[in-house]
Amino acid sequence: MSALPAAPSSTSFWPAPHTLGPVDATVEVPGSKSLTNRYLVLAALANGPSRLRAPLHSRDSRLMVDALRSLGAGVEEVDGDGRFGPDLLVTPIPADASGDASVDCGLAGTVMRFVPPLAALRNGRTFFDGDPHARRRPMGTVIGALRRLGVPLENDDDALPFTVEGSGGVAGGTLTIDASASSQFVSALLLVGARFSEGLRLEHIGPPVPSLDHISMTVQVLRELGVVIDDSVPNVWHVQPGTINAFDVRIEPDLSNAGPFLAAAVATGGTVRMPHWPADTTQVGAKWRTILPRLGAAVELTEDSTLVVRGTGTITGAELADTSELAPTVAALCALAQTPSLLTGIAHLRGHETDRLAALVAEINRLGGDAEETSDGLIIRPAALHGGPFHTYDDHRMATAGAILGLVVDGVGVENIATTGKTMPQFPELWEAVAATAEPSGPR
Ligand SMILES: O=C(O)C1=C[C@@H](OP(=O)(O)O)[C@@H](O)[C@H](O)C1
Ligand SMILES: C=C(OP(=O)(O)O)C(=O)O
Repeated sequence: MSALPAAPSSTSFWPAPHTLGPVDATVEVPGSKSLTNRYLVLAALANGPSRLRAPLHSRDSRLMVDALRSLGAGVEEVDGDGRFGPDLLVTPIPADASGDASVDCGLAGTVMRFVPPLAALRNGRTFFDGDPHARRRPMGTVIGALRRLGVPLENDDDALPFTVEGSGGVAGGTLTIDASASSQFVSALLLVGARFSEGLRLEHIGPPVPSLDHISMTVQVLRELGVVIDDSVPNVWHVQPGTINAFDVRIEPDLSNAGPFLAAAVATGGTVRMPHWPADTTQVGAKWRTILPRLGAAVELTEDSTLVVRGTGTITGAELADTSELAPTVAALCALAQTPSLLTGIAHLRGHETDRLAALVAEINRLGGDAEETSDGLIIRPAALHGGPFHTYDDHRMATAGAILGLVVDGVGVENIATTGKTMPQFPELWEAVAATAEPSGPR
């Protein structure tokens, strides 16, 4: 899992807006992908209809909605007060759901990892496939786990495509897995564990599990819905069998997708305000409050829950561990920094939408940068950047990283900006609006 795809799927390049001065903007971003797709799964398993307010509407959430519909859940759009689309009313998968089904996972890790265990609870065969690169993302742990739980599965090579042969229920019990390639392997099993007749005692054995914040999110959401889960022993999760309560929940804004906008303040020495910032959240994007000051910015959470980021005009490099899905945004800022940076604990990014470590090195260096892969991350040294094409490999976070560089480097063309539709279809228009607030003259 290291080579970049030979030929990018699109050759259209978006001229990244370039600013000559500091931005000064207030930005709202759509709902969290990770929360939306967790609540969708849990609504499909709950004991009655549920409502998601201000959910994400993007390719990944649409793929999840379509997957749950094909398994028998009802998902209806209803008017709500969210700025970015309707609310969702979900009726759970009926207990007697049966028949053959087919699920398109696209490139969504949450769909390809979270939905197969749900399919195992139904009576029928469910076929899973996805985008070409989805077939290269790690899947073996979920496939192996289902097999060891007694669920027959047609598959040759521990990857998409595969067929889950559900027989109407899973006993559960004790299971050991290696989740070092993705935290989603743990989340996938925890999300359904309460619906196994014996519950689930899940243990991870192997190199450290990455993206631990996402597992904390899973545990917190399950507890909110009445599931009893013990995570007091590191690497062990014990889910009691029981009911998942129906709910009515408001989805927090996506703090990972907030990142590029906050980075715009840092990159241009400007100010970005983000309202409705949750003070208490399990989203990994909570870490922006500590990461951005390490890179030289001033960050403040106001009493009215607005996160205000002020760039100083100087970006300092930093050593940062476990930045998970924030890493491409962090790497873009490090490429603009005046001192070197070391990013660690992100080896598993090689199995993300693309091999992100290879992609970041290739594209930063293509613009004249000085980035290098390590065994578990990146070293990025100061270098004068120039314009040019920025390939994105169908990876939304590569696209937003290219946009950040283009703000301060003239002539950056970001390939296939529409790939941001995976989690934020509004990205190009929101980004252009932020860039337009920059003062057109004056030194940065
Ligand atoms: O559970 C989730 O919602 C996610 C978990 C993380 O996956 P990995 O553990 O594979 O990094 C993260 O990177 C991904 O964007 C979303
Ligand atoms: C890794 C990511 O996505 P996925 O949910 O497809 O794993 C991501 O959004 O950065």
